[in-house]
Amino acid sequence: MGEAPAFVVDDLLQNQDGFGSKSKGCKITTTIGDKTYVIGGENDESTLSLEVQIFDKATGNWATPIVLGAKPSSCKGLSAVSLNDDRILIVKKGSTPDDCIWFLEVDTRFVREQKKIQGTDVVAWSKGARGYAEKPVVISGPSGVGKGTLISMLMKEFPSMFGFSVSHTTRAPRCMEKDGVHYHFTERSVMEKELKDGKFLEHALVHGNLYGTSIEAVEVVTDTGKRCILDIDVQGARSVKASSLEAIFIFICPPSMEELETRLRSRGTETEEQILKRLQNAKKEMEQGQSSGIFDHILYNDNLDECYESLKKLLGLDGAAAATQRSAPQGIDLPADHSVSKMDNKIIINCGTAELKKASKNLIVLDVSSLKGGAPGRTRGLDVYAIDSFSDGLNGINQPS
Ligand SMILES: Nc1ncnc2c1ncn2[C@@H]1O[C@H](COP(=O)(O)OP(=O)(O)OP(=O)(O)O)[C@@H](O)[C@H]1O
Ligand SMILES: Nc1nc2c(ncn2[C@@H]2O[C@H](COP(=O)(O)O)[C@@H](O)[C@H]2O)c(=O)[nH]1
Repeated sequence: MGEAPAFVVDDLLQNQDGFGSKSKGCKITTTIGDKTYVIGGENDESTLSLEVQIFDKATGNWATPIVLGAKPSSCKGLSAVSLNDDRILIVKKGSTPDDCIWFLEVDTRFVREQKKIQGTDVVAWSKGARGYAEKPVVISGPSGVGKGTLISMLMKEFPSMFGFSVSHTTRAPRCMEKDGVHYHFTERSVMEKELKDGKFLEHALVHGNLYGTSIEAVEVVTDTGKRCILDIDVQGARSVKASSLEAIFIFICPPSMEELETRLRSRGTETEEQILKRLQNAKKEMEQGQSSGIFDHILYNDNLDECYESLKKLLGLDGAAAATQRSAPQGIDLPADHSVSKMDNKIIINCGTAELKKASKNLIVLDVSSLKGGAPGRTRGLDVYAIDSFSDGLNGINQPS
């Protein structure tokens, strides 16, 4: 049980607005059921990130929950609106366009699962992002089959379309490999701590080393508007399949085990012992890849160019669409001074200054009816448009301009 913060609960509960929220400086409270969530820093921007405490009206106790996900940095002020009683939408005042909308999940599926695992109160942060992302592509297959070669070809031909999810690994770098480009090379103890902190989407022990995809590795690619490619083993693919990340799963097979061995040996990056271990593991991976039901597509990498053409075809890259340039989704430009209200699935941000009130399009509407994803990654699918409350009236809220 934690101590009551200086921001006294009675005061909070008496002064809540119609959305169950009340703010004071950089702190805001939102009540859902019996629980009041106190979110924010002590004073303005003096703290590094927004903290969370929970007051349970039924027991009269304060709790400091386990907070998962990257936390939003502190800010000048906050607004909050509860959505579906399972998450709280937070609008940060005076923040940059890519950092102003956050979600604190308090009872989503992910949070409920984590509460069971941790046996205590858990909440999870997820940053809001405009628009949708194309499904990430998970590519698996035995070591030496040519995954990396195919991915390099794709990234070279379509640099603005694809981005690589840079995994973490505890294995030593090969001579041409660069930290942060091919992998984030890391100490086992450091990676184990980060795993415990919930920073990874998936991880597995592969050929004797730890490998893992951090949540950030996928989200930073998607934030740029690119489609994320993951090169991970079958165990990792299984974990991603069970996660909230909707992806396309592709398994690459060699033409034969003999050819696989030839490729691994001719690559010349592994010791004899490692080659034997990788070949041994390849048998298991081939079985699982072909019969586990994880994979949407199986490709045979016999002739490299033919396999690459098949890969492009199944990713829809064999026609005019392939030429489409992607651009990063825009952020949301909010004035520092605003108030927030809610109407059905729409959050109305009233750009409150007298000057802005006079300007056209003085209301910003966040449509939250089609949100996707969420903790431990971003919450995507925010639709944002501006309307003029004077000429469009509230009817304009239902008609994006
Ligand atoms: N179709 C092919 N025919 C012949 N050689 C190939 C073919 N595809 C890839 N190779 C070669 O096989 C070797 C292994 O390929 P690559 O490194 O891409 O495998 P990988 O699946 O990424 O392996 P790992 O999982 O160990 O990272 C490389 O030397 C590559 O040039
Ligand atoms: N489960 C995960 N597997 C991963 C990840 N990154 C790479 N891998 C797989 O490991 C083997 C070996 O890779 P190598 O670079 O040492 O040859 C290969 O099958 C990769 O697909 C990861 O983040 N998670």
